[in-house]
Amino acid sequence: MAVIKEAGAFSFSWSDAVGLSCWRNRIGLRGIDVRSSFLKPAKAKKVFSIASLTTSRAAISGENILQMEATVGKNIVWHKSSVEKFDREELLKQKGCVIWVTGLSGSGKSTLACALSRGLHSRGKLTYILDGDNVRHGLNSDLSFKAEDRAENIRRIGEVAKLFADAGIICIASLISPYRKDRDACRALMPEGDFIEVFLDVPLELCEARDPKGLYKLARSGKIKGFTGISAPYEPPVNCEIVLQQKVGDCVSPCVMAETVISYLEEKGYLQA
Ligand SMILES: Nc1ncnc2c1ncn2[C@@H]1O[C@H](COP(=O)(O)OS(=O)(=O)O)[C@@H](OP(=O)(O)O)[C@H]1O
Ligand SMILES: Nc1ncnc2c1ncn2[C@@H]1O[C@H](COP(=O)(O)OP(=O)(O)O)[C@@H](O)[C@H]1O
Repeated sequence: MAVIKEAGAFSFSWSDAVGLSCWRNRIGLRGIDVRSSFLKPAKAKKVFSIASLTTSRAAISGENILQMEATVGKNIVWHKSSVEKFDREELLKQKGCVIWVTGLSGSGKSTLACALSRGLHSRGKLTYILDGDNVRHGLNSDLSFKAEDRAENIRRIGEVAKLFADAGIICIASLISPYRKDRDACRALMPEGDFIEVFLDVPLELCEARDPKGLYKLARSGKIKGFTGISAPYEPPVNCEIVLQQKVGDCVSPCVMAETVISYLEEKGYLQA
C-alpha cells in the first residue's frame, strides 16, 4: 500500500512496489497533491499539505508525482542516491534553483545572464547558463522555430535546468520562450519557489533598433519567417517574480539589473545552504 507516513519532524518513508524505496528525511511536501491511487486504484487520493515544512528543501512536485505515474507501467523505477540535493547544497553553500530569463530577441537576455553569472561567481556561487542560442548548437540543433519546436526546445531546457538545480547549481536559462504555457510547464517541474522567472520588458522598438545580429532586418524584409515580435507571437508573463524594464533612452545597465536579481536570491535565502 502506498503510504507516506510521518516518522519524526522531517522524515517520511514511502514504501511501495514502485520501488521508490526511501524518501528519507529532508523531503518537503509543500501543498502537494500526492496521489496514491495509481498504486491501489481503490484507495482514495491522499492530499498532504504540509506547508510548515518549508525549511526542508528537496521537494516532490506534483509534476514529479505525475511523471512517476507515467513511468510505473513501463518498468522504469526511480533510483535514489545516498547523496541528495540537500547534501550538495551544503557543500556549495547555496541552494539550487532556476532563473528563467525571458524576453524578445535583443532584449538583453544573454547580457543579463552573463552579468548575473559573473556577479554570483564573484560571490563564490556556482552558476551555469543555458542560453537558447547556445543550446540550439547542440542538444537542440534538430529544432526549428515553429511553435511545436519552440515548445520542445523549452521543454528540454526546462528539464536540463531542473537537473542543474538538483545538482545544487544556480542555473540561468536565457531563451525567448515566447509562450506562457511552455514557461509555466517548466515552472511546474520545479519545487515551489525554485523557478524564478525574470521578464526583460523591453519594447520591440528598442530591440529592433539594437538588432545586433541583423535578424530584425531580415524578418522585416521577409527573409526570416515566424520571427518573434514581428511575425510570431510573444506572450509576456503575467505573474513573474522579477520584471526588469527598459525604455528607449532609459536603459538600466546589465550590472544593475543583475544586482536586482542577486538581491532577490539573497532575500529568498538561495545564496546560503
Ligand atoms: N524565427 C526566429 N524567432 C526568434 N529568434 C530567432 C528566429 N530565428 C533565429 N532566431 C535566433 O534564435 C535565438 C532564439 O532562440 P531561443 O531558443 O531562445 O528561442 S525560443 O525560446 O525557442 O523561442 C534568437 O536569439 P536571441 O536574439 O539571443 O534571443 C535569435 O538569434
Ligand atoms: N542593459 C542594457 N543596456 C543597453 N544595451 C544592452 C543592455 N543589455 C543588452 N544590451 C545590448 O543589446 C543587444 C542585445 O543583447 P543580448 O544580450 O544579445 O539580447 P538577447 O540575448 O535577448 O538577444 C546587445 O548589443 C547588447 O549589448
